[in-house]
Amino acid sequence: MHLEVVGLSKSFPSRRGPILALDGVDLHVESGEFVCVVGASGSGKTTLLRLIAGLDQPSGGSIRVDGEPVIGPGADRGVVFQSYTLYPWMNVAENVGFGLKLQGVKRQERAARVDYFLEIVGLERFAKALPNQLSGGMKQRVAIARALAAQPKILLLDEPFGALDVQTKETMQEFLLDLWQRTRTSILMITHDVEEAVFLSQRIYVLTSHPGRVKREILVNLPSQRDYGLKRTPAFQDLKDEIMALLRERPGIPLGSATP
Ligand SMILES: Nc1ncnc2c1ncn2[C@@H]1O[C@H](COP(=O)(O)OP(=O)(O)OP(=O)(O)O)[C@@H](O)[C@H]1O
Repeated sequence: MHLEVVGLSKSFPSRRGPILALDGVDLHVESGEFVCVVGASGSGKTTLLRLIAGLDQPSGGSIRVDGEPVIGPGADRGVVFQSYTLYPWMNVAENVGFGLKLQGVKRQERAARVDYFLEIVGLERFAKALPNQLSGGMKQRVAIARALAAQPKILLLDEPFGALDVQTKETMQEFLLDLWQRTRTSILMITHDVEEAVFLSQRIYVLTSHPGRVKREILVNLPSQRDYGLKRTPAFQDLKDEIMALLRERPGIPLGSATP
């Protein structure tokens, strides 16, 4: 799998003229990589993910998965958003299998894949439960199982834990890391949470705001064995501080200089 985004731009019309949300963004994700994009509010993170998911059309530039141009949504990209997008009237197993049904996957194969991916996310005992019987973290695990069940080449995550309380969020981060280590699915995750990005990913793109541009690409050179002890190490804190400083900087105003 190779995701390549080149010179990606997106502007939205508005009464006061076009709003440039993304301006010439270049990024790539290699097979089995976990990559995060961090940026402040308004840096175009959601716009970027929607373009890669094929839910919106770029104003310029290109997006390719294994050399094939992205022209709309496709089974090669699995998407999970912040808000739970489960069908409330379907049980967990039906939610996970729904996309497969649309893809024409036969009943037996569908049932096998649903069981497999529910086990991967640790929810096999909840196959018959309805979404409103689940906690927020469990709903997101169902959404991840549903995305994985279609066997995408890459998983696209847009602030998947943004709506969860701090404790659940930490549990879910460990869950996602464990899932990635077991499955080695390629992941591109959007987040405004710098600590989350440093904890989870191997590479980070830091975006500027208004318009969103790649300000820096950072290699996360931390031990591959990640647990909560890591967050207290100086190396982790230094990297987090470096990225926070980049996010605070405004164009043309170096950090520390007097601001008007
Ligand atoms: N459909 C739209 N119509 C008009 N403007 C839009 C639209 N979607 C996004 N924008 C504008 O594009 C810019 C980037 O928005 P986007 O939601 O992608 O940023 P974000 O980094 O995801 O922000 P947040 O972290 O607050 O969700 C903003 O200025 C926003 O107002």
